[in-house]
Amino acid sequence: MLSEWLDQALDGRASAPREGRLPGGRFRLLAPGVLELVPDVCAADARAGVLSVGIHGNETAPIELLGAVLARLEAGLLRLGAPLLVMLGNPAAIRRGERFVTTNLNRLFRRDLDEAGDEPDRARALMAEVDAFYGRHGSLSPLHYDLHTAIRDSRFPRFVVEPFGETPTPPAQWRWLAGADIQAVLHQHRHSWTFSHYSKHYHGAAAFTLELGRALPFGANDLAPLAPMGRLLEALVEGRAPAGGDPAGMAFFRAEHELMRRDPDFRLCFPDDTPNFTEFAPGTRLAEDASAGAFDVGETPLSVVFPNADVEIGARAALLVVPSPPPT
Ligand SMILES: O=C(O)CCC(=O)N[C@@H](CCC(=O)O)C(=O)O
Ligand SMILES: [Zn+2]
Repeated sequence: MLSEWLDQALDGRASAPREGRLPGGRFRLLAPGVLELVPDVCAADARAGVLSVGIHGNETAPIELLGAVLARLEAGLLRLGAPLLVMLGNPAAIRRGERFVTTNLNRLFRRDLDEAGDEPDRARALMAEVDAFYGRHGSLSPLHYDLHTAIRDSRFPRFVVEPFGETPTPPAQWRWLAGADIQAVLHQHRHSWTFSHYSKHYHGAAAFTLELGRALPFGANDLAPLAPMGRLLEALVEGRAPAGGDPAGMAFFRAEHELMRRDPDFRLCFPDDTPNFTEFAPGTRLAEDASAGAFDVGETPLSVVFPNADVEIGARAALLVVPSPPPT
């Protein structure tokens, strides 16, 4: 039943039951690709957790990982102990195996969004579901893991982006993420209007964008390196504290600058296959843009994350980051 939910959301069928029982609770299908799991009783460490996957349609490993966790719950190998909102971000893009259909959904999560179109409509629907979910479970700490994979290789294949926001991240999160074999953390330096930023900015949630390896088609993913992350998701389902790790084992960075594409002729001055977190020395030319001019590294070396010269005009073409002290 639950496992049917993913297939149903992807092929547009409406045949799967809209609600039903699960070990320890029940599920409710709230909207296409939006499922709430409601426990009979909350366990001691329950959070009100939002788990989103497929915000970018070509990022399939998190969909497979979450599908496996739901299958274990349905099979009785796990017992529901916390409310969870499970969201399949952009079903139309997932069906096409593309990052997005018309525009990048992960830049649209703001309450004053007034654009028209399929992705803006989807962003509004997802925001409304998140608002209602946190409202229903206001006595529990809000949490949001938005699971992605990256276009390029990375010096740290598994890393998280901590969105900018007023609410400090609870220290336990660093232990949880280290225990899930996350290798690096990147603190955003300004509002980014991503889905994880939405939950942090408007709801004070502990929220992250998690990058879990490289973006590959369904069936081509090696889920073995994601087993510790799978165990963290299972702990969230059961409402228990997961096995923690030592945050000192993770590398910490903060964003220093965003390279924006201002012109159709924008180009990055390094090879397309440059891995995330590659460091460039002072004086290196990183980008040329007919409108904004060239960007050269200043006195401090900068590492590049998410380089993509092919983004829409006005969008971020790379994050430039520097090492930062671990949180205290
Ligand atoms: O590999 C890439 O270039 C993109 C991977 C990706 O989709 N990353 C997210 C990060 C969101 C954030 O900054 O929190 C995105 O670009 O939306
Ligand atoms: Zn993504």
